[in-house]
Amino acid sequence: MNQAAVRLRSVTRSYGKDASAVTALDRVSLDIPQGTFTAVMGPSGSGKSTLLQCTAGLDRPTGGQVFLGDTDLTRLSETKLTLLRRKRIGFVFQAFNLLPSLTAEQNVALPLRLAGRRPKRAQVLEVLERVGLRERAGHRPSEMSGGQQQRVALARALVTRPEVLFGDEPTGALDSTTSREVLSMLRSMVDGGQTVIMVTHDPVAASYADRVLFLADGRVQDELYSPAAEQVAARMTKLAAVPC
Ligand SMILES: Nc1ncnc2c1ncn2[C@@H]1O[C@H](COP(=O)(O)OP(=O)(O)OP(=O)(O)O)[C@@H](O)[C@H]1O
Repeated sequence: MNQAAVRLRSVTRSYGKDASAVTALDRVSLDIPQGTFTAVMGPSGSGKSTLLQCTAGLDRPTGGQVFLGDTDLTRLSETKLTLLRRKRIGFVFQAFNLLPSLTAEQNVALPLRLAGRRPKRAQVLEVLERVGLRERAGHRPSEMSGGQQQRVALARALVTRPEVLFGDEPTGALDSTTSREVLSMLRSMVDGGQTVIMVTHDPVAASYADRVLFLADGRVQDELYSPAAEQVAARMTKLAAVPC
């Protein structure tokens, strides 16, 4: 078994107090090995985004521990957590969040600038090459298709060589052909050693993963390895049928 890229130990996240308290995550423990692709699925409100945010250091659990490699994120100050996110974690979201006035190359270079590094042009172009957009380096987001914009966002997330790449519905705004392009790209990055954790509602997207975690009521209720889209859809139907 590969070393764990991420470990969660009894992670709980609750909001509010007393009668109005909501437990978004309820004592979740799991290991995500390095170089694997994990999809997180579950009905609306099951805790998927909360799991992603707590694992990526964007939110703090109210209980338990989250490890990135050997670093316990729950013990870090806000400043150290921000630095860790910049250096060791990458994100892609449903909305591509590219800056419209910047070219693809400038958008990809941004995380390096934010980390106080002077971006090397060759390094930025090499990442754009990896997502098949080397020749689009000088184009602005408005001059590119949705799929191309998401590939620029992917390049931007990868330019710092993050240990883990997190995706929150990264194909949610794309049509099925373009989704497949982006998912194949993620798959080949994982095959090259990258660790990816992605929230999705789409069984076809989940079928690109090595493992699917099914959340319900803030807990991991089920999982599937090497999933086929039909199996994923069947498990989701079963989960949705369980009364709260
Ligand atoms: N800031 C907050 N304050 C109060 N409750 C919250 C907050 N954020 C999330 N919750 C609650 O926590 C639970 C889990 O929410 P979360 O957004 O993680 O679910 P999700 O599975 O990602 O849902 P969706 O698929 O609809 O995006 C829900 O009951 C939600 O209402």
